[in-house]
Amino acid sequence: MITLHDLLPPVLVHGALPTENPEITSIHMDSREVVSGGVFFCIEGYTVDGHEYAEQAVRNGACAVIAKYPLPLSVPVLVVRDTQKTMAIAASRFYQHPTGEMRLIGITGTNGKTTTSHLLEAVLKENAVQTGLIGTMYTKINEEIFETKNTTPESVTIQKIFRDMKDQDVDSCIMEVSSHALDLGRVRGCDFNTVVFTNLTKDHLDYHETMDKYRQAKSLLFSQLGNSYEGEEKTAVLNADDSASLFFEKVCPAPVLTYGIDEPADIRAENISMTPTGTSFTIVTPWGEESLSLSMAGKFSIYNALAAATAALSEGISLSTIVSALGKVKGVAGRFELVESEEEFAVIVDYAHTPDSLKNVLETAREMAAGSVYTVVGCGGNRDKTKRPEMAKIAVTLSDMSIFTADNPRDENPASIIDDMTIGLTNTNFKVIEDRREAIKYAIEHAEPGDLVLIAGKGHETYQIIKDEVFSFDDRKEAETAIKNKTHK
Ligand SMILES: CC(=O)N[C@H]1[C@@H](OP(=O)(O)OP(=O)(O)OC[C@H]2O[C@@H](n3ccc(=O)[nH]c3=O)[C@H](O)[C@@H]2O)O[C@H](CO)[C@@H](O)[C@@H]1O[C@H](C)C(=O)N[C@@H](C)C(=O)N[C@H](CCC(=O)O)C(=O)O
Ligand SMILES: Nc1ncnc2c1ncn2[C@@H]1O[C@H](COP(=O)(O)OP(=O)(O)OP(=O)(O)O)[C@@H](O)[C@H]1O
Repeated sequence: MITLHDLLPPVLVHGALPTENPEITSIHMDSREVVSGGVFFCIEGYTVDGHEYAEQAVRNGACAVIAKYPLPLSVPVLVVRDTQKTMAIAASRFYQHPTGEMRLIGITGTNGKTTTSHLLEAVLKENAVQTGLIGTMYTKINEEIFETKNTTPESVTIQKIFRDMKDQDVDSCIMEVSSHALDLGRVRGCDFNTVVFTNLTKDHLDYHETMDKYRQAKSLLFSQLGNSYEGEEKTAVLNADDSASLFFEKVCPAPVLTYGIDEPADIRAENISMTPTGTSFTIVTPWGEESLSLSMAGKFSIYNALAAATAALSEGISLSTIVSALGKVKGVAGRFELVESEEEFAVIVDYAHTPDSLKNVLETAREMAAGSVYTVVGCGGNRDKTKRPEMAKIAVTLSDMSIFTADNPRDENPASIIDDMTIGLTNTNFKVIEDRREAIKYAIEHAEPGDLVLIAGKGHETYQIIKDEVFSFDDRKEAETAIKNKTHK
């Protein structure tokens, strides 16, 4: 049982606490979901201001409201400086600080979060650890999967998920932590044990505006590692080959373990050999070394494996268990996923939707293909526009033929998104086919033995967002149909 007075540290509340001290039955940030006995937090959003819905929340049964300024309501109003960040602390208190009862591993970075999370999950499971996962693809409690709206959901949602995980005996939760979540304070109140950084490259500048601010947001995961309970082991896992790590190390009060290939690092990959279908290397650590074979191609897969291995080592797992588990992973859905076919050309579906990830994936695709590389790619609407020409330039430089198409255009016209991509492009090895189904069909129809078709951008997603509507669309199924209907000359 928790009461209003217990929900917030008094130091966060402006003025004296109200004399009323009702029992709290739930906490909410959406007035439409408030039920009797709930507390409503007014959040100033990007579309509307939650303060305008406080009356509705009270009509629905809110017993108190947390706001940035006094409101004339019939229930107590507690005024705080930042409602969203305060809500995260209140959510942790309401659910009785579940992350204090489990191991919490946070993974941040522009690319590789989902892949690294799944690799780490496989290692923990190999060691008989009961795991939970929160990320872009889904939330997973042991083997059960739930859909969530954001990569890192709002604090009221994640704290409830943590409590559910604890109730289902989860020992360790692996959570992808987006820069938006860090900036908006969604993960305040989370007691991280290990935090991992993959890499920092250009993305999300529609939100963060500059790379400095983007990096600053990411750094919050590392500075937050200081909010620990005494005696608990905490570690930051940093990529020695990415210069942003130096910045994170400076702000991180906990010990650091580094991994890398090019620069000196605590955990290193040496004797690397790469084939079109996988990689093998020696993993060298302060606790010994072992050979590791991965069924995942590309240098970026080695980085993800090193990040997962280093996090697992910091969680106390032995190197032999790590190597055995990673060796068994066949891949992650929509991440360099080969579409099954009897054809003599390869079709790969990949989630690459940033310039850096597209470059990495195309470099790997080039190594795999004996013949030409076809790339089907678009850029999302209502999102970072600065990456559009960069993505197109990378596609035409590293592919023999690029087909520019729609990728979740949202409110924008696909044709003008493609115009932004192709502006100033002097290469002529591209075609514009707005309809994504037709674009996939075109690439597969033209592919010959030895060629490779890369369908980039959507990976595991099974939808296309056009205006406000979400249509069912799965690159993998579209590719299978196009392969079936291909005319052989
Ligand atoms: C920029 C951003 O983070 N937006 C999030 C935000 O939406 P918003 O600011 O537009 O909210 P709003 O509609 O203005 O509402 C403000 C407040 O009024 C409340 N309200 C609203 C209407 C009403 O009738 N009653 C009411 O109480 C809302 O519940 C909310 O508390 O609050 C919503 C509710 O929690 C989030 O779902 C939404 O994420 C949107 C979907 C989003 O796209 N976010 C992206 C930018 C994001 O967070 N991405 C990252 C990383 C992704 C990646 O790495 O690729 C992520 O972690 O997902
Ligand atoms: N370590 C890496 N470095 C660069 N690119 C990578 C790396 N790992 C994966 N990629 C590429 O980025 C794509 C997205 O990978 P993944 O889903 O693991 O990243 P993410 O950080 O979870 O992405 P998002 O934040 O958009 O959900 C992959 O499909 C692949 O093309």
